[in-house]
Amino acid sequence: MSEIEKRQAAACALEEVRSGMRIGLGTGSTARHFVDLLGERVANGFECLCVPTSETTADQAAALNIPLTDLETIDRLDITIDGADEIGPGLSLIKGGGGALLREKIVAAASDRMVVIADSSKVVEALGRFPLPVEVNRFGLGATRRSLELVLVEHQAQGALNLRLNSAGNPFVTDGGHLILDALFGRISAPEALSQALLNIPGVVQHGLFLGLCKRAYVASPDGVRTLND
Ligand SMILES: O=C[C@H](O)[C@H](O)[C@H](O)COP(=O)(O)O
Repeated sequence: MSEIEKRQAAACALEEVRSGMRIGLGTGSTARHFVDLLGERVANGFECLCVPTSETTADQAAALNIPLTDLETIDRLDITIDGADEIGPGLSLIKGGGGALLREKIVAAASDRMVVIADSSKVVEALGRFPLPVEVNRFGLGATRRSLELVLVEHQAQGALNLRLNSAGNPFVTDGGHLILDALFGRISAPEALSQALLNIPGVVQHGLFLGLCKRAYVASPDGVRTLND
């Protein structure tokens, strides 16, 4: 997972943005490169208005003088550029390794087009090797966890359900003030059904399966950048 490859993918995505566009800014180490490159353009007079998908990205973009707004002030975006933890068939995705999945999904869904940037290690034949992040309300954690465990059994999960911890060993808290349970499936054979089953649990705020949202992915490898289209 070289930083050079991530930057190359980010540079390809930068070619998609035009002056005057409203742009969703993703979160993570790959999206960070895109924000850096956009910042260079803004410093040279490029005009855009951006919505960040996390406090971390907001801080980075603000430091680069990228004009920011939110989805209360505007309700649609032209494009969102974001990273992914896995890219599966039909550009289905797992996201949320950095805990930003809720805002990322809201921003992607409010965008005319979502473009993913990644290195080739993220491309998989079937989603599920990366633990699926499930953002849950703190209230009722035990009950929500129990319901989630039943869904894991129904969907033949090969691994466990783990409360995400931060580096200090305390529960990781998202920008929205929620917790994350990471569910290791191994192989997700029915993503749509799994998505619905997860969303049917009252304590689930959102999950990291992004289905039908991504239109294009720029995937970088030592051989160059491949374009995958939906
Ligand atoms: O919550 C984090 C996001 O979904 C990231 O876009 C995802 O985890 C990929 O991050 P990275 O580019 O650092 O691998």
